[in-house]
Amino acid sequence: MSIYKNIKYINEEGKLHRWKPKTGVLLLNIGSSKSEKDCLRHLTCMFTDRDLIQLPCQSILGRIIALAARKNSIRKHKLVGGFSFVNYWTGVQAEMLRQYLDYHSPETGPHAVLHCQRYSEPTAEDVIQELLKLDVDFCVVFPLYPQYSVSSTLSNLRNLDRAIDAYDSNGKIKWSVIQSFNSHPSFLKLIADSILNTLNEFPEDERNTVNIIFTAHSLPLSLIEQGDIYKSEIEKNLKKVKSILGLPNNIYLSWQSQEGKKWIEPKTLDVIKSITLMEGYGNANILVFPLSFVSDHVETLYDIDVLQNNYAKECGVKCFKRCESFNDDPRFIEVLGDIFMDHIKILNHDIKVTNEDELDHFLNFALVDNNIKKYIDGPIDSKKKLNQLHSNHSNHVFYNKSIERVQWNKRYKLMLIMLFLFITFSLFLINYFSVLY
Ligand SMILES: C=CC1=C(C)c2cc3[nH]c(cc4nc(cc5[nH]c(cc1n2)c(C)c5CCC(=O)O)C(CCC(=O)O)=C4C)c(C)c3C=C
Ligand SMILES: [Fe+2]
Repeated sequence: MSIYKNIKYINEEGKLHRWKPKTGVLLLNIGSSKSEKDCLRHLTCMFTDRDLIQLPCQSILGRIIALAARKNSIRKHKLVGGFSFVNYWTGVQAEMLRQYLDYHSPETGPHAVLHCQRYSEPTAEDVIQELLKLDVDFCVVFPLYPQYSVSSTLSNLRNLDRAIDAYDSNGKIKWSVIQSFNSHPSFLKLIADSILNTLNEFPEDERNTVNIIFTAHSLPLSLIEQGDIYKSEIEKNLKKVKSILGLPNNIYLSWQSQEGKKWIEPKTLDVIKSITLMEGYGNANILVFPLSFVSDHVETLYDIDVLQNNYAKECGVKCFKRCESFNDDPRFIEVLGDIFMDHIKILNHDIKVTNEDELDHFLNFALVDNNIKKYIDGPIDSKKKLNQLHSNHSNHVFYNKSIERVQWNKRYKLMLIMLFLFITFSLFLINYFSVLY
């Protein structure tokens, strides 16, 4: 399938015309709350989303947890100077990417580059209507989560799928999905450059001994046990960056923002502490790189710049620095452009992948597809992708069906317990009243 080979046709007046599809690019992200007032709505959306977290009696408990978390969230946002960070930066990135692609990829242009936020605005519904208004025929979905997770990428994709069903049930727009991009060579190089730049801010004679911490958003262990590939994508991402860097420094992987007890560890705060215990008060230098984010928001501006930074000072870290988020860095926009263009090349069969090593370069960000439904059961297995790249028909078997099954097993168990309690209570009442009368 070569979607951008111009189709020629002769119109009613006998003139030769060329037709090519109008291309859309849809950046997906989590979305921040827009104001103090919006915080509760935002947190409620999050805690009632079963793809993000699974709670018993979710619609009730989720709302209670959101209510409890509201005050702290407002406090954090006020401390970092405002709201809407994710929405703002994704909007900027979308506009910059549009300009970049229109210039560097005229054969797929002009491009409509929009963004849609999972728990905020613009919503998936807004965006589908906008894409239809713009007459987009083909749209590349580009989740701005470098590593795939059910709780982030899949939650966004399922949300988008529901909006497509509601507003484009005739399937005017054809879709293609960039599953994740942590293994893309341009992205890996950008991370390595960013680390080297920040490392250069340390005194020359101390650079080799700076401790480098890669911090990623943590996830409930239960999701990993059910098959979420997020942790392994983070580890793979880090391994590749490490090999590009080839530095003698101590490198750590740690996890931040645990929302519960059984989440991936070690916690970033604990790693900071243990480094200072090893190196002694006043001796350790630390450089932090946020691995799972591509722009600033409370996770970087509060959790790293305030919480981790203050804790590092308390523990006696000599110098604590964070690599700047990519935000509107033109080099990051170039990386997004590269990923998009490689995706199109694969789609047009301009890149031939012959072995698994090569495949690894293209893994996850360039799946030949035109239907978002194929993704809503979970990530598509890389081995299947290799076959898929060499065949024109797409018969996908889904990797993560099991996640759905485990979720349903849990639901059935809960329903059975409630049924049992209901029957026991009814029997007790019947018995009680039959004794009375
Ligand atoms: C409740 C469970 C959560 C899971 C699972 C989770 C996974 C996850 N999150 C991100 C990225 C971000 N999360 C952000 C904020 C945030 N995350 C949770 C909960 C879970 N995240 C909450 C309750 C909050 C809100 C915090 C607050 O407002 O106080 C953000 C920042 C958004 C912002 O408002 O600025 C990001 C980004 C990833 C990548 C991920 C799984 C891989
Ligand atoms: Fe989160």
